[in-house]
Amino acid sequence: MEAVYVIIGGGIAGISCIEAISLLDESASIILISATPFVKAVTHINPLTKMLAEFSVEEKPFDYISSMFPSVNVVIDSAIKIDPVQRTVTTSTNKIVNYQKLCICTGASPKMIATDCDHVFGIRDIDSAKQLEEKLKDAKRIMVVGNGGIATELIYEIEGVEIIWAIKDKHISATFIDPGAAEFFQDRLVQKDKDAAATVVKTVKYTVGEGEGTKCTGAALGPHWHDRINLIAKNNASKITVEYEVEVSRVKFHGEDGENWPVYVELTNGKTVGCNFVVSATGVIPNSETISIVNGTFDLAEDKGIKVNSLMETNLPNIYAAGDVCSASWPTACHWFQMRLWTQARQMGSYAGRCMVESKRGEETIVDFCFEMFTHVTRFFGYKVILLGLFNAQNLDRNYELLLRVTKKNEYIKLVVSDGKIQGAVLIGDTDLEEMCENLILNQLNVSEFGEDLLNPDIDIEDYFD
Ligand SMILES: Cc1cc2nc3c(=O)[nH]c(=O)nc-3n(C[C@H](O)[C@H](O)[C@H](O)COP(=O)(O)OP(=O)(O)OC[C@H]3O[C@@H](n4cnc5c(N)ncnc54)[C@H](O)[C@@H]3O)c2cc1C
Ligand SMILES: NC(=O)C1=CN([C@@H]2O[C@H](COP(=O)(O)OP(=O)(O)OC[C@H]3O[C@@H](n4cnc5c(N)ncnc54)[C@H](OP(=O)(O)O)[C@@H]3O)[C@@H](O)[C@H]2O)C=CC1
Repeated sequence: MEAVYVIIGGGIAGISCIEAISLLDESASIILISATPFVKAVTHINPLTKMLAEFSVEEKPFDYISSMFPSVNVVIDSAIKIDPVQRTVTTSTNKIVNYQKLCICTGASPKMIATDCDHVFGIRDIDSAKQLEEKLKDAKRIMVVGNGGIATELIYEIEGVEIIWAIKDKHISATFIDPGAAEFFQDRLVQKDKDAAATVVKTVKYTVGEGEGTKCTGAALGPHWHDRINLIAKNNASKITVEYEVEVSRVKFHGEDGENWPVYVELTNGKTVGCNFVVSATGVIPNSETISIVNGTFDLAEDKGIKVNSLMETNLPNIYAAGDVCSASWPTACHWFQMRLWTQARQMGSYAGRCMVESKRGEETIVDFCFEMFTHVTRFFGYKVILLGLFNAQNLDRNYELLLRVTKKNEYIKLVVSDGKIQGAVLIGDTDLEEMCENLILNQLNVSEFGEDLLNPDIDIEDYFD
């Protein structure tokens, strides 16, 4: 088999790459090698600003992609070997696929605190989400380890069990938010108040295809993944205890509490907690070493991602990478940095597709505007959360000040200001400030003259910047 463009992986990065290639070169032959018969498609795009968009992710059967783009052939199989000299990919059933340009979009896998225990698991795809649903049915007490996206969502969504939340930091959800925002969310930790939250936030529905039951690791879940599984147990009163500034030192099967929990977790603060199971929500490891390479090796970053330059090229000729599997290794714009998010998987996939086509045509590629500034929109504790630029003052040392506006239970707004210019923003709730903040970060206008009026709700500051 052969094609001009071959893509490995049918997650958001892979499908966005195919869409971009198909739009730029309608007749180009494309082969998608997908380990699962379902692929991810981005739908219902709702632009919030020039750079920020909400969208849905739908799980579609693989033939959807060939029906949308007739020049795409899908091979349902796992790629196991790449030969960059022969320009071939070999699959697990020994199919050999020749390429001119190859893009690796194989995603990432959960990084686990323990790999040899059935009672400790991570969440990545719909199968692992179903496993959580199943185990929750009989659970009385569970532990969630980690302080990022998955932990923050689970703590809010799971009910009817006791949850011990073990985090390394002094405040909750530290991967995304600062201590002030954590304080704002603290009420929701005790009183979930989901009905009130529902009125505050507009939601975009995430749908999961019926019938997915393959043994292969599927694409990563995305926003609203928990809407399709039941996370409400009825075995215990809902209770959340946060163990701050701890790590797991040991997982074992016996405790001294006289009870008979399936698993016991020893924490670095000296406590041992017995529970039904542990969710290891401790980040991801890129799937960069799951395919063997003959006649070459990939340069990997410290986080194990395949290093890519500003054209999404790896160090091996004609091989690109995009999404969770890659690590951006170019001198990035000062307001952008990589986080393994579906927004970035989509942006990187689309851009890699453009880079591949332009390289094939011998055209020059201009780096995509989306890499000028970090943007992310999500939902935590029932609130819309928008993160822009250096939202946590990343790389600013202590050389910055914060402008804050907080209305309890309603909104939390934080602007990061350095040298009189806005460098980043956290917007929680329906603030309608995203456009103004985005413009100010991109334009780097000096806002010193406005001082705290920048966040004065009685002054329509946007008029000044139009
Ligand atoms: C529970 C959960 C919730 C999340 N929520 C959010 C959120 O709210 N917002 C957000 O921005 N991000 C979120 N993310 C992160 C986001 O889902 C990922 O960053 C994004 O989906 C990565 O896309 P990808 O295409 O790079 O990888 P993936 O979606 O992992 O796709 C990789 C694909 O490659 C296939 N594959 C792997 N190896 C091979 C092989 N050898 N041969 C063939 N195929 C192969 C896999 O089967 C898979 O289909 C969440 C992640 C999880 C796990
Ligand atoms: N709404 C959203 O935007 C969501 C996004 N996601 C994305 O999905 C992916 C997986 O989510 P998740 O697993 O939550 O990953 P995240 O990277 O979001 O968070 C991982 C967390 O685990 C901590 N951690 C790492 N190792 C350990 C350890 N050994 N013991 C205790 N804590 C540890 C990290 O701390 P430290 O950083 O200090 O190492 C960090 O707080 C991520 O790419 C995430 O961005 C997931 C769900 C929702």
